[in-house]
Amino acid sequence: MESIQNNMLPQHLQMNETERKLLAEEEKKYGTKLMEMPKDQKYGMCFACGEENPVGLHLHFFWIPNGVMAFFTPKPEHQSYNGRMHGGLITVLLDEIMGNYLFKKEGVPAYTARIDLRFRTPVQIGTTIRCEGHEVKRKGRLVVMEGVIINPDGTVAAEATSTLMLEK
Ligand SMILES: CCCCCCCC(=O)SCCNC(=O)CCNC(=O)[C@H](O)C(C)(C)COP(=O)(O)OP(=O)(O)OC[C@H]1O[C@@H](n2cnc3c(N)ncnc32)[C@H](O)[C@@H]1OP(=O)(O)O
Repeated sequence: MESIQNNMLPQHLQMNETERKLLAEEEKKYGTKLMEMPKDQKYGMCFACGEENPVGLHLHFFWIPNGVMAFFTPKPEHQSYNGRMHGGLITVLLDEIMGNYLFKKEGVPAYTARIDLRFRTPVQIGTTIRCEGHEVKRKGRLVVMEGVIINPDGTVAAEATSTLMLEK
């Protein structure tokens, strides 16, 4: 279940150099090494995080204080209008960062029941964006989460609030 080190992974599953550099900067900011969330082989075909999905996004998630963080660098095949990342895929990033966080934190799948999202500024293909998520509140098995995507210049690309239902 535990992820293996980035440089031990096949090339297509590795974080790129920019993502590793940005992760190191975040670790410096937090003053600690950020632990990667383990991958669950049972969900290896997950479009966002699965290592077995040939067309997946192959995201890596890191625990941050009270939340989760990931980096993503959209490729040409992830665009909508010229040079701009597809909004549906931005939604995938936000849905996943909130859902996967809860799944790993609680140890049971968390199903997105609702997601409200605002696209604020475009994400350019080839730039590395930072995605973060944290829990806002919960009532029983219903959990409200917030997620945000930040462009390299610090502007908010998109933000979302979602309601997820934890499996019984
Ligand atoms: C490693 C992989 C990580 C993946 C992370 C990504 C997460 C995902 O994308 S999951 C996939 C997408 N989401 C789905 O497929 C979910 C589809 N929907 C469902 O399965 C169901 O509707 C589910 C599980 C959310 C809720 O079903 P169920 O348990 O029957 O609850 P339900 O009877 O509808 O609701 C119970 C109560 O919960 C509350 N509730 C349910 N949905 C909501 C909501 N969206 N907002 C607020 N309250 C809600 C209400 O109080 C409701 O009571 P009432 O019906 O009286 O209003």
